[in-house]
Amino acid sequence: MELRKGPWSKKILVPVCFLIILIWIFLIDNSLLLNNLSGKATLQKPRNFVSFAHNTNLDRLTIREPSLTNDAELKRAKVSRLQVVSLWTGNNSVKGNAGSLRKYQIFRQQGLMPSKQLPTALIIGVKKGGTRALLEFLRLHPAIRAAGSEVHFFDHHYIKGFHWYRHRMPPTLSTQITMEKTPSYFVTSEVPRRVQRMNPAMKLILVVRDPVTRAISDYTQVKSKRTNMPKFEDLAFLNGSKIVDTTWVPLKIGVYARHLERWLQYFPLSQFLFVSGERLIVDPVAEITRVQDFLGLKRVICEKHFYFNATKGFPCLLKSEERPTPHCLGKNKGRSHPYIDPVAIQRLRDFYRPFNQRFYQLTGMDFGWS
Ligand SMILES: Nc1ncnc2c1ncn2[C@@H]1O[C@H](COP(=O)(O)OS(=O)(=O)O)[C@@H](OP(=O)(O)O)[C@H]1O
Repeated sequence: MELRKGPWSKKILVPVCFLIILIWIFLIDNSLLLNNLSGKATLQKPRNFVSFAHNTNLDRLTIREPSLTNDAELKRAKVSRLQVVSLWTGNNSVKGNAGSLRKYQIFRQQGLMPSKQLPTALIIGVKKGGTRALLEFLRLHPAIRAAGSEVHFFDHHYIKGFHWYRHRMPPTLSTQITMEKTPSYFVTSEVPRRVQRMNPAMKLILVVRDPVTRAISDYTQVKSKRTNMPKFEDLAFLNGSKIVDTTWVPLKIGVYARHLERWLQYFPLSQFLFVSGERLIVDPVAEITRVQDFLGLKRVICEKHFYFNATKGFPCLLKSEERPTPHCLGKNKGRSHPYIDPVAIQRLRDFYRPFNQRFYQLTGMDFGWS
């Protein structure tokens, strides 16, 4: 039997031996590559560690390190550190690119290469105060870069961590300020502590508007999206009475003093700038000048950037980064408000008066809402 199988065994054995020889040759040829790979694995860690210590570009990250929210965030930060630092390593695989990588790193260090950064200034509110107008006007400044839409990091997405937040930001040079606006920050109780934890030096901008008009504006926005919306007066007062329903969110938001008191437990007054929403409409340059000064920027935005659009009834832009032609904010900004019973308005004014006075005291500014 075995003798009969002999020729078949030979037929199999020969190619198998041939294959083993081929693999053996391949391994010898590539032993250098395998050595390099194992070398990379052992060398990478200490190199990264040393590079991190000397890499000034990472200073921005280091500052934020104590504020890492949780273990997952810490892990992510470590990973991103390793990724950044690996550009410095001079191992064989990157030897060819080492020169350009080093140049890239130097450009980054000198702020000549844009990179995404966490914001250092926030427009925290108030909703319907004129926050979009303010941000769009500020964007005219070459030293300001802002996230386009509301990020809601500190209220809705905090769990996602700083890495997620930073990636929502536009790339900036070291000479530029990163900003974002999310009006709900002002009224969300956990936000001041979270912001302070991330950056105790954060600059905070608050655009405020007569709380009664603000509430009507808020109501108008909801009404525009909903059919069968009850009347404003029916929502603002309890069961047709004269008692203000302070649990109704559009009214709660307007008690600015209460919200500000909470923020002042975490930030000194000097880190706030209070912008008048009314003045932003009638004299945008005056308010924008205050903001530029507050942010320590050159006064670049001025009269030449604006025109008053009589049809819209608001200041509009002659040109912006996005559009080279005159344009106003979208249709959902500057809506006409529904008719509200003047008696109801007066009652709300009376309700807000003591809170407004307290707000004026806290801010040292009289906004003239009576
Ligand atoms: N230049 C210009 N153009 C249009 N609208 C302007 C402008 N400046 C301030 N405003 C006022 O901004 C109000 C909307 O505020 P916000 O942008 O903060 O609203 S939101 O919270 O982001 O929804 C919006 O409120 P309504 O008038 O109730 O629509 C405007 O009064």
